Formats: sequence, structure tokens, C-alpha cells
Amino acid sequence: MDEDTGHALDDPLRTKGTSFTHEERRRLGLLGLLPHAVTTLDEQVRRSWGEVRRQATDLDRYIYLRALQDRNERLFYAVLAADVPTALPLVYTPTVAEGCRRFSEIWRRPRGLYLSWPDRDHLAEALRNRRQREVDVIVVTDGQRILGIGDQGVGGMGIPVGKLSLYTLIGGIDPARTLPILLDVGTDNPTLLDDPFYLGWRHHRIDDDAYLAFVDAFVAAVQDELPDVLLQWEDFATPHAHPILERYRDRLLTFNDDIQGTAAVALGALRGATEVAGVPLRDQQVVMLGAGSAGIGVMEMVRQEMVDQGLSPDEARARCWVVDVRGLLTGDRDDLSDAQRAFARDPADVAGWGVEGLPGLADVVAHVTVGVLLGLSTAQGAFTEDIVRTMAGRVDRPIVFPLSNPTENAEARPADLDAWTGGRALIATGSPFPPLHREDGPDIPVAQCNNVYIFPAVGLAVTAARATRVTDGMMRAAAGALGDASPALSDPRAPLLPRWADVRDVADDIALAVARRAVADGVAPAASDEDLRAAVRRTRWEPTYGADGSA
Ligand SMILES: NC(=O)c1ccc[n+]([C@@H]2O[C@H](COP(=O)([O-])OP(=O)(O)OC[C@H]3O[C@@H](n4cnc5c(N)ncnc54)[C@H](O)[C@@H]3O)[C@@H](O)[C@H]2O)c1
Ligand SMILES: O=C(O)C[C@H](O)C(=O)O
Ligand SMILES: [Mg+2]
Repeated sequence: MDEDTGHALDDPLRTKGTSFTHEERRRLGLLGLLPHAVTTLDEQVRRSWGEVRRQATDLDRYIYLRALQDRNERLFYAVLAADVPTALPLVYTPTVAEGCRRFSEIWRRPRGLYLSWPDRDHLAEALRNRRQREVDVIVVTDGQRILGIGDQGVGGMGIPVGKLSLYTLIGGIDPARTLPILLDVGTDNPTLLDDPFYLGWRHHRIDDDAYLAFVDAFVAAVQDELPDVLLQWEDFATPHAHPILERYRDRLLTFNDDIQGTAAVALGALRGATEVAGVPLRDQQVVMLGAGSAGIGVMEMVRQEMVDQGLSPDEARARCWVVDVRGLLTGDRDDLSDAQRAFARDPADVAGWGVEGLPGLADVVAHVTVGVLLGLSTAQGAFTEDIVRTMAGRVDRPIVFPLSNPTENAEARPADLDAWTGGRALIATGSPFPPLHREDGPDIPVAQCNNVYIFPAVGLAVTAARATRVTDGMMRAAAGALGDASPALSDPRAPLLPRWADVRDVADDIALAVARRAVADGVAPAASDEDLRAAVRRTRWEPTYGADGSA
């Protein structure tokens, strides 16, 4: 935003509202425009939390906080920082799902860029109209696969907005340098197409070559305008997610959060879990329910980790089982993508099971000593009592991660998993759940195995280190540093992932590890550890008021 023409009171990046001092009010032409009292940021934060609590529903809290973000960004981030565990589910998963569903109904003010198919010949012009001149991070979606709730069309914008607010809260990226983008290529959601208030382009989705040409044109415009930006792909449908990542990953500073960020957080959580279970990943049989971009992304990294732990690629593959809506991925199926085919089992592996047709999850768990059960399937309740009890009958500490979002899509509820396994299950979920109750001690928080532990730190790392690519090694480094920070490594009763109170410190550690790896991989300028640590510290933006109204 142009600082010279904007009014300090109305510019969300500059305003302090009632915290402008009397001297600033005189100097900035604000005298008389505010009530007399001068409040501190801390008082504004407490007052805002009172307002948040007073709202009737979480959707109302989301609307309140989004409006605050549009009004006064520093206050918004100070509010979030004051109570991260309470704020996170309100601005992010799961409430953001409702915010996306009802996007057109609750619309207030524009934020970010809407690049629509009818404007396809003017994408560069639209990009030049952005309010932020310099941009460190773009999060872009086309709204087709929002969390586990499907096609939300233009309503998908809630996701880039929410993700970028966590880039700032957790990764310290300056909010003035973040840009949410929605590629509006239509929607196939009949409810939205029939909704008189729908704000997107009312048309069925453009697909195939025309879609790819549109994405190409978008990327070309970004490369022209913002060549150094980190471009994060988010919530693209699986048939587009992998091809898009492969198309651009060697040409841009880019990654797909659902594929790579999810893999890194899952591997990080598995570190503490396998440690407590006393069985390293290389000795586990791992089952994934769901063969979409998220599930396959996680299994790729799991397999790579098994190889790093000493297995051959074939031995590692033999420990991986992937089940989708039809059943087990097997080599005789003709409906698998290349990425899925890498996990297809030889039909001979299961021939002796006596199952007619493709084995399902229950069959796999009945015939294999499964130690790790992961869910990225969107299938509510798919980890049934029978399946979990069978698993728990074979292994001492079953590792069970129902990772689908939002809450209602989870494959199981932690309290049920806890009950069915007599408290032996090692659990992490994608969405937040209440802590597990213990008669003989304090409640145990359930780790939220969500890529929010990863992407803000990756953004901080590439910005600080001035990286030009996101390599697989950098994502592995993120997983490793997160795993090292697991509270379960020192206390087997502790959650598998760091507490929210520590998440910003952990992001610094992850960022340092990722930056180091970027230098080692030759995709960032040479720098010592000390330089990188200083760069991470320097890059971090904090939600405080400057000495006057101009900063
Ligand atoms: N925790 C996290 O950080 C995180 C990150 C990314 C994605 N996710 C969640 O993962 C889920 C999947 O995302 P995606 O992009 O891979 O989706 P997707 O729709 O591409 O894939 C879903 C997969 O699950 C399978 N499936 C669907 N119903 C099933 C059923 N009843 N039984 C067995 N398999 C079934 C499908 O065949 C498909 O392979 C979403 O809910 C998303 O929110 C969570
Ligand atoms: O957005 C989230 O909460 C995680 C993940 O990116 C998802 O798509 O579910
Ligand atoms: Mg996502």
C-alpha cells in the first residue's frame, strides 16, 4: 500500500487505533479522530480477546478475527500470539473449513488476488494490481480440494489467507509481504453453482490442457513480477497436485504443502512415536488409508526414511501398504497413477489371504502385524473399533494417526482409540482434539500432526537464506528437526509434537536446519551457521507497535 497517500488510521499495516500517542495524533493529522485515552497494545489484546469470547459460535469468532486482521494487522497477530492454542482452531483448521463453505455469505473486504478464468489474458495486469509491492510468500489454491470438504470454488480463498496468517504468526514472515491467491477456474460444486450469492465465476471447472495453460500463464506472470517469491501450492485436487509440482519444482522456489509439508510433519511425529514404541520405522509395517496427494506424499518420505535407516528400496517397499476407496493398491490395478503405482503390492503378496477382490483395510490389519496406521482418506470413522483392536492385539504400542481434516473427517477420535487400546495407542491427529483424560495423572494433549508445523518454518528458512529452490533434502531436514523437538523423546507420556506455546521457537530450529540444507544442496548462497541463525532472527517480524505511526 502506498504509505504517502494512505491515512495512518485506515491502513491496517500502520494503524495503532486507540494506541496512537497524543504526539502521533498531532503529527499524523489524527487529532480529534480518536477518543482521548491512549491504550497499550496489551490492553487492546485483552479487550479483543473479550470480544472474541463474547461471540456465539466459532464461525462468528472467525469472522471477528478476520475483520480484525483487515483492520489492524499488528493487533491481530498480537491477539493470536497471546493465546496460540485457542486462536489456531479459530483462524485455521477446523473453523476455516466453515469459513470457506460460507465464504460468499460472510464476505466483508477483499484480501489477496482473485485470478479468474475470464481474465486469463490479463493475469499480469491483475498481479501488478496487488497491494503488496514486495512479496516473500504466495499461497495459491484453485479451491478444488479444500481440506476433506471438496470443491469450494472461490471460497477456497479462506485457505491461503489462513495459511499465510500462520506464516506470520509462527514463521515470522512480515504480513505486508504475504500474498494469498485464488485461481478461479470455476466450480463443479452444484450447491455453489445454484447459490445466488456465490461470488466466484459461475461456471463448471475448466480442466485438461486449458487448465494447465492457465496455470502456466499464472506462473509466468509470477516469474515476471516476483521472481524470488516462495510459491506454495495448496489444496489442489490430487490429479493436478503432483503434475503441477513436477512441472515447476525445478524452475521455481516452490513446494506443495499437502504432499511435502504433510510428509514432513508426519515423519516428524513418527520419530517420537517409534521411539516410545521402541520399534524403529525400518522394523515397522506401515499402512496408509488414502492414496491421494497427501497419503502418497507421506508414504514417499516414510519409504525414504526406511532406506536411510538401512533398508534396501525393495525391503522398504515391502513394509508399506496403501489402501484407497477401492482397497489395497496392487500391481494388477489399472487405475493407478505413477506415484501410486510405486506402492502397489504384488498380488502374490495377498493371494493366500483368501479375500475375494481387493483386500480392504480390515484385511490388511488382519494379515499383517501393523505397527503404524495412518489416515489421509477423508473417511470419517474408517479406523473402526475392530480394526484398531486387531492391531492392538498384535503390537504393544500401536501408532495410529487419523490425519484427515477437518474434525468430522478424522478416521477416528483419539478418545476412542485410547479406550480401544487401553491407553496404549500413540496418537496424532490432523485437526485439534481435546486432551486424553487420565485418572492417575494430568490430561495428555493430543499432538496435532498438521503441516502447520512445517510450512511457516520453510518460509522463514528460504526467506532468511535467500534460497532459490525447495529440495527434498530441505523437507527431510524440516522433518528431522521437528522430530528432534518431540517432547515424547524425553517423556513417553508427553505429546508426540511440540506444544503450541513452543511452536515459534521450534520453527526457528526447523528454519535453521532447512536453511543449512539449502546451502548444502547449493540452492542458497554459502553462509555459516552463525550467519544463518542471525538471518533467521533478522527475518522474523514481530507484532509490536513502532515508535510512531509510520512503521
Ligand atoms: N494433517 C495434515 O496436515 C493434512 C495435510 C494434507 C491433507 N490432509 C487431509 O488429507 C485428506 C486427503 O487429502 P488428499 O488431497 O490426499 O485427498 P484425495 O481426495 O486426493 O485423496 C483421498 C484418498 O482417500 C481414498 N478414500 C476416500 N474414501 C475412502 C474410504 N472410505 N476408504 C478408504 N479410502 C478412501 C481415496 O480413494 C483417495 O485415495 C483430507 O482430509 C485433507 O484434509 C491432512
Ligand atoms: O489445512 C490443513 O489443516 C492441513 C492440510 O493442508 C489439509 O489440506 O488438510
Ligand atoms: Mg492443505
